[in-house]
Amino acid sequence: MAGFAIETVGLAKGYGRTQALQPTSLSVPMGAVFALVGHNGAGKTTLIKLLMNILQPSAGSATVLGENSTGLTGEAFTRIGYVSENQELPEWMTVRQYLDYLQPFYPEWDDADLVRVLDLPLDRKLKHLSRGMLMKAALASVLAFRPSLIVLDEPFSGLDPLVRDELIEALLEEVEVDTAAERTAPTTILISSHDLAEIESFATHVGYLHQGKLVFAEEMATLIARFREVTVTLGDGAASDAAAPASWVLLETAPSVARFVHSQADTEPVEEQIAAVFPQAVGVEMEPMTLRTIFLALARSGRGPVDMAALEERRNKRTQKTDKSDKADRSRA
Ligand SMILES: Nc1ncnc2c1ncn2[C@@H]1O[C@H](COP(=O)(O)OP(=O)(O)OP(=O)(O)O)[C@@H](O)[C@H]1O
Repeated sequence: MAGFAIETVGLAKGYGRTQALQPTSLSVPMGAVFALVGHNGAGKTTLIKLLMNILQPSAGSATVLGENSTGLTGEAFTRIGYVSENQELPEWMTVRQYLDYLQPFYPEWDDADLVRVLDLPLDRKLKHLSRGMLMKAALASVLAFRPSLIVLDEPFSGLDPLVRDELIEALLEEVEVDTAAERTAPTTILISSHDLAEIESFATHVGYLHQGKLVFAEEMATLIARFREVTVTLGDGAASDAAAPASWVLLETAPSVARFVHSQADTEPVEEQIAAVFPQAVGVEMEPMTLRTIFLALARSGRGPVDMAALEERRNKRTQKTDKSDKADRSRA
């Protein structure tokens, strides 16, 4: 079904002088798995709390499943499953008691498969569960009522890879069941996370928040298609005065090689651009990038914070490579 599960227009939140979320206009399509990423303090939790009517906006508005976020009440939350990292649960209850307590509120409740798939210890009290188990119980408690919208704030932080995979599998099963049953309103997932590798493996859309500003929001496939790491091998001819296109990021040139990140490689004529800027080019290599390396490039190009350790590692690799190719050049000369 066409349409948006979430739409915000100029949605903003300030705390005193801290602008936690700058005016943000965002659309999350129905059926999307939309990942909200960004460093600590970027505004992810603030945005999610505004959408869940836990915080009131300083400006702008949001529509969630067709309702204004500030009007979301109990009835709307039978269609929205929200799990946050620091959620308070009735910890004196066992897992079974907790699920049984929730069931009467939701007509479509069914936890049998989830309890099995997530291997939940039904007789254990919530207060005796490990962090991973608690997260699994919280996830089961929202998946069981088949919500139209699932909102997860940092569900993976501090979990071991095995538990993460189980959580993702349970989530994806929810989306796949929907696709198979061709529900008119498929489940939409909004998830905030720091874990770029994990997010890349299953999100359909990604939104990048940096210091309260939404830098971009787009389909994962488009983002991955438009970024390429380009290496141009340079021959002996004369250099050109042509300026590099604006879509080239982090251009570095050495006598025998030039490197840059192309941010529009799927739509611009890359080879023609290279021929204009580097008429002495004798070879071009274009490598796809991971979500992590794309973010690193954006950070280094001044559009976000810099991950110094990773930067150093890349610099070292580059220096080694350049040294090798310079040596090869010298031995050929
Ligand atoms: N209650 C509050 N009072 C004042 N400032 C706040 C409050 N809550 C959040 N902030 C500030 O708003 C900004 C955004 O915080 P937020 O928790 O939304 O970021 P985040 O992206 O979720 O971070 P993290 O990844 O660390 O959870 C930060 O600068 C934070 O210090």
